[in-house]
Amino acid sequence: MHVCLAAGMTYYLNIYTKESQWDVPTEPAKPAAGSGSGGPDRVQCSHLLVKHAGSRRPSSWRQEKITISKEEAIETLTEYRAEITSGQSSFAELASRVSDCSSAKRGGDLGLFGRGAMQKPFEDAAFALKVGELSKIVDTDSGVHIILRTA
Ligand SMILES: N=C(N)NCCC[C@H](NC(=O)[C@@H]1CCC/C1=C\[C@H](COP(=O)(O)O)NC(=O)[C@@H](N)Cc1ccccc1)C(N)=O
Repeated sequence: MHVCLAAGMTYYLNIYTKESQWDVPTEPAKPAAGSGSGGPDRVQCSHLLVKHAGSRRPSSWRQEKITISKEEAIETLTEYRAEITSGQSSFAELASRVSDCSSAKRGGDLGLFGRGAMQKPFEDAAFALKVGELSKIVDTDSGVHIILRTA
């Protein structure tokens, strides 16, 4: 609340709702729920990561030294994505078998995270998903990913 003066009278302005009042406010003003740019504060996602020779850490629990090209990684991930969308494999089952991230042990689950935790391309893709939606292929310094938003 801001205190304002008008012709010697004091009134109070709620800086969020822009409402003014003569009476002293009974509680602090707070932003309206879901205000700001909208969208969730945190999401829960699973991902399937395919690393390649250009990954920032070309190694994983699956393979000591990863040498495939980025193009090959994209081709492989495209096939994996089709396996999931066709219903041939479940996301968690496939990620647990083939993802180059340690989250493979949890079916790719990364848990809940807010903005600022993940690399920007990953974050932007994850926060644009609806619950239950599968992303297109997302490119980060870690490799190429598909992301499933679970909550
Ligand atoms: N929950 C968090 N905040 N954990 C820290 C995330 C750090 C973040 N990671 C990424 O952005 C990418 C996208 C998802 C996974 C990931 C990368 C790597 C694999 O790539 P590499 O680092 O070898 O290049 N996996 C991880 O980090 C794992 N700890 C994720 C994880 C695993 C198990 C449980 C929870 C989270 C970053 N800012 O680098």
